[in-house]
Amino acid sequence: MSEREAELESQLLSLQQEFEEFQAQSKEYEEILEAEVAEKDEKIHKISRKLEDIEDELKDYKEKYKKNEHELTKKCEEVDKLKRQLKSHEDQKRELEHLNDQWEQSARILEFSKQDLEEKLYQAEENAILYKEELDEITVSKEIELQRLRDECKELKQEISTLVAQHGDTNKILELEIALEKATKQQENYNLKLENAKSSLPSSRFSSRRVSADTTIPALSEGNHMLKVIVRVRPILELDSSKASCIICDNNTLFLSMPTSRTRGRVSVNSQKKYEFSKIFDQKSTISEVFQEAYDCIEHASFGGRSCIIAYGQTGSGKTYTMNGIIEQSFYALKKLLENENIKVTMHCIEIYNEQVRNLLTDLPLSKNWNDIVSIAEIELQNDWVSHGLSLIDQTLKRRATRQTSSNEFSSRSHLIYTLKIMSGRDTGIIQFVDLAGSERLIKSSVTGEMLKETLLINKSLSALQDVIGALESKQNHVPFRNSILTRILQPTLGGSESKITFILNCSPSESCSNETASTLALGLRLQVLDFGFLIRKNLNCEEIERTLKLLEKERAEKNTISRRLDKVERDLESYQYALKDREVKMGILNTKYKQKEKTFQDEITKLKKELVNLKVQQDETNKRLKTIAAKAENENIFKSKAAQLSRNKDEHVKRKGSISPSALTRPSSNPPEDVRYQKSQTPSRIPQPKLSFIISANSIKDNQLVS
Ligand SMILES: Nc1ncnc2c1ncn2[C@@H]1O[C@H](COP(=O)(O)OP(=O)(O)OP(=O)(O)O)[C@@H](O)[C@H]1O
Repeated sequence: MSEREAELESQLLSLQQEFEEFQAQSKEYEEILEAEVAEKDEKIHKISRKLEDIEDELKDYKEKYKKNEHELTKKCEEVDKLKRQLKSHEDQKRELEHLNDQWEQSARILEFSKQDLEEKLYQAEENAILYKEELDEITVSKEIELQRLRDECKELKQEISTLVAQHGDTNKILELEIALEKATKQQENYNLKLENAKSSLPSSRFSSRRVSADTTIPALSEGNHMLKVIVRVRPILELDSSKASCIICDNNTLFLSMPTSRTRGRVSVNSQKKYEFSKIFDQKSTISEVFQEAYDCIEHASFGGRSCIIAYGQTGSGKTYTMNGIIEQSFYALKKLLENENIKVTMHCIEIYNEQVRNLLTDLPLSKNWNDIVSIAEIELQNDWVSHGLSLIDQTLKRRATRQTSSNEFSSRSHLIYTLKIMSGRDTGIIQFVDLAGSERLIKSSVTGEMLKETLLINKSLSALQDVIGALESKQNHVPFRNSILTRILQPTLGGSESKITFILNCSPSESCSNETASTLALGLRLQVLDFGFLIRKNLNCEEIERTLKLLEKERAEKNTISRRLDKVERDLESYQYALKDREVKMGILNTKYKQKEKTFQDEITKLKKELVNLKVQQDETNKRLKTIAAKAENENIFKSKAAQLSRNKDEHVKRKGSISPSALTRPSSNPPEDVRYQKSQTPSRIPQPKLSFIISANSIKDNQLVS
C-alpha cells in the first residue's frame, strides 16, 4: 500500500468515525425530537379536543342564550301586557271611583229626601194626633147630639102613642115615623164615620217608636238575621310608626283624615271622611263597654239561638285584644244567665292557616280535611266549665301561628274560631267567637315568598266572608259558603235563620294606617246598611217613603256592587303590581346570570387563545429546529456524495497505479485535492441517513393543522 493510499485510508477511517459519531448524535437527536414531537402531538390533540369541547359548549350556551333571549322577549311582552292590564285596571278603578262619587252624591240627595220625608212623616204624625183630638171632640159632640136625637125619638114615640090614643090621626103618625127613621139613619151614619176615622188614623208617634225600639237591629235577610256593626278604635301605641292620630270620634260619628296627595313623599293635603255607626268606641273605651253591645248575642245563645261575634280589622288594630276580653266576659255572663239550668257545654278551638285547619287543643299538625278536624276537635267542658274553657283558650293562644309583619311584631296569621255549644234539654245554643287574621295590603306589607302566599290566602278568605255577607244582604238564592273554609265553619251561625251577628271593626288611629282604617270602615258601612229599608217598611206605610226607600235600596245595592268590584280591582291591582315587581326582579337576576356566564366564556376564550398563541410559538420553534436538522441532513448528503466521489477517485488511482510507474505512485502529495480537504470536515459515505424527511413532513402537517 502506498503512502498516499494509507493516508487516504486513514482519512477515510477518520471520516467514517466522524460520520458514525454524527450518526449516533443525530439518532439521539432524532429520538429526542420524536419524543418531543409525540409529546407536542399529544398536547395538540388534547388542546384541540378541549377546543372542540369548548366550541360545543359555546354552541350550547349560544343556543341557550338565544333561547333565553327569546324567553326574555316573551317575558318583556308579558310585562308589557301586564302593564297594559294594569293601566286598564287603573282606568277601570278611576271609572269605578267616579261611579262611586256619583253614587255618594245621589246617596246624599236621597239622604236629604229621606230626612225630608221623615220630617213630613213627623208632621203627618203630629197632624194625626191633632186630627184624633179633633175627632174625639167631634165624637163627643156627636154623641151628645145622638143622645139628644135619642131623647127626641123617645119623646116622639111617646107623642105618637099619646096621639094614637087620643085622636087616631094616621098622617101625623106617619110624619113622626119618617122623622124617627131619619134620626136613626143619621145616628148610624155618625157611628160609621166615627169608626172609619178611628181606623184610618195612623199609629201615634209613641207607638211607632215603640215598635222600632223592639226591632232595633236591621235584618240581614228575609229570615230573622240580626246584624250589629260596631267600631272600636284602640289607643296610639309604642309600636305605631306614626304617633299622629287620623281619627276623631264624636259620639257615634267618626272623622277620618286621609292624605289625598303627596308631593315628593310628603303629605300635602288631607281630606276628611265622615262615618256613622250604631256604636263607636273611642280610644278610651273599656272592654266592658264593648261587651255590652255584644251582650244580646250571648243572651240569644243562652236561649238556644245562634250567635256570632267577629273581630275584623288590619293587623295590629286590636282584634285579639278585644276578642279575648269579650270571650272572658261572655263566659261569665253565660254562667250567670244559665245559673239555674241543667246544661252541657262543649267547645272547639280551630285555627285556619293557609286554608288548612288545626285543632288548637292538641299538638296535631294542620290538615286540609277540615270537616274531620272540626268534628274531632269538639270537647265537653267540665262542671266548672267557665274556668275549664278559659284555661283551654289560654293554651290555644300560645299555639296560634304568628309572624312579624310590617305593622305588628306578633301578627296573627290565622283565623281563630272558638265555638261554644250550650245544650239544655232539647235546645242547643251556639255561639262562635271569631278573631280574624290581620288583613294586610300587599303593597304596604312588601311581602314575598311564603309570607306572600299567607297574605294572599288571608285576603282571599276575608273576601269570601264579604261575599257571603253580600249574598245574604242581596237575598241571593245561592250564598257562597263553600268558597273558603272560614265561611264553611261559620255557616252554622251566619247561615242560620235566626242568627245574631255582632261585627266589631277594629281600627288603629295611627296616621300611617289611614288607608287600612278606611277600607275596614268601608266594609263596616256595607254591612251596616243591610236591610235598612226592611226595618222602615215594617213600621211605616207611606207610598212616597216606600218608593224612596226602594230607590235608596237599589242605589245601595248598586254601590255595594261597585264597592265590591272596586275592592276586587284593588286586590287585582295589588297582585298585578306585585307580579310585575316579582318579574322585574327575576328578569334582573336572569340578566346578571347571563352577564356572568358571558364573562366566564369570554375569559375562557381569551385564556384558550393565549394558550393557542403559546403553542404556535412553540411549534414555530420546533419547526425552526427541524429545519436546522434538515439542513444538516442536506449537508450530510452532500458529504456522502463527496465521500463516494473520493472513494471513486481512490479506485481510479489504484487502477492508474497499475498502469503508472511505482515512483509516480509513491510521490507524496503536498496539496491534497480541494474536494478531499473539504470532505474532511464532512460525514463519510455509506452511512445511513437519519429519517428526517418523516419528522419534517409530520411536523409540517401539525403546523398546517394548527395554523388552520
Ligand atoms: N284597646 C287597647 N288598649 C291598649 N292596647 C291595645 C288595645 N288594643 C290593642 N292593643 C295592643 O295593640 C297590640 C296589637 O293588638 P292585637 O294583637 O290585639 O292586634 P290584632 O289586630 O289582633 O293584630 P293581628 O291581626 O296582627 O294579630 C297589642 O300589643 C295589644 O296589647
